[in-house]
Amino acid sequence: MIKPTIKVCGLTKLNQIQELVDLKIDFLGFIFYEKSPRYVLNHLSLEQISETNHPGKVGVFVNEDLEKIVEISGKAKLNFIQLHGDETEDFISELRQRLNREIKIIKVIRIGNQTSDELQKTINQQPTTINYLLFDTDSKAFGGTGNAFDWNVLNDIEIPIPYFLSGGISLENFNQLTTINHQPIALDINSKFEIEAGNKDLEKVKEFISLIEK
Ligand SMILES: O=C(O)c1ccccc1NCC(=O)[C@H](O)[C@H](O)COP(=O)(O)O
Repeated sequence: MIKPTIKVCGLTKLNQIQELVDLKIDFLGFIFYEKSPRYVLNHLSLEQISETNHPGKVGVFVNEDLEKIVEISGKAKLNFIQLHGDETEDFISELRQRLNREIKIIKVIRIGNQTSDELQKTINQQPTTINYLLFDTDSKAFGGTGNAFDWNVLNDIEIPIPYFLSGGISLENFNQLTTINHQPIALDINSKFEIEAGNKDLEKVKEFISLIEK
């Protein structure tokens, strides 16, 4: 398995963010979705996020107003926008035009009980302006459920661009990732590495890093 990068998502604490920066975690995920128990603006200001000096700051949005995404991305100095809802092709194209050119777009595809043909169709319909896909488990909460989907479905489809894998990744199921033919460029970890929502268990994160580096 080629060594993937790591995204730790759902950060809310400055001291933990600093420790993750020191650990050279590749992506730091901040959730800008009010209904999430990890809604970052309940804990940190946009200024505090902007002062975090890291090239992989990802803002996670769910069916958010376009102007608000543009405003937050500027004020928080985000490097990536993760669209985790049902954003349309037109919305994404307009967002691309409005965002700073340096900011990359990650489009999430939530995997539920679609057939592989349906999934392929969804992937093929994505605008060419997106930079990455991210596969997560479908749920009413949109994300952060700790549930993994059947990763074998990824072997039945063609994934045209680099992708992040998420949804219930844990220390326990990490070894099953080897069954995926087209490997993700990044593993997105979240609720399986928490003491409570938004409060990360950094010892577990360190263990995960050492597993990946083996
Ligand atoms: O984490 C959340 O609370 C969340 C809520 C709504 C939309 C997205 C959310 N998280 C985004 C992520 O990228 C998570 O890392 C991803 O859903 C996987 O989470 P988990 O299944 O807990 O590992």
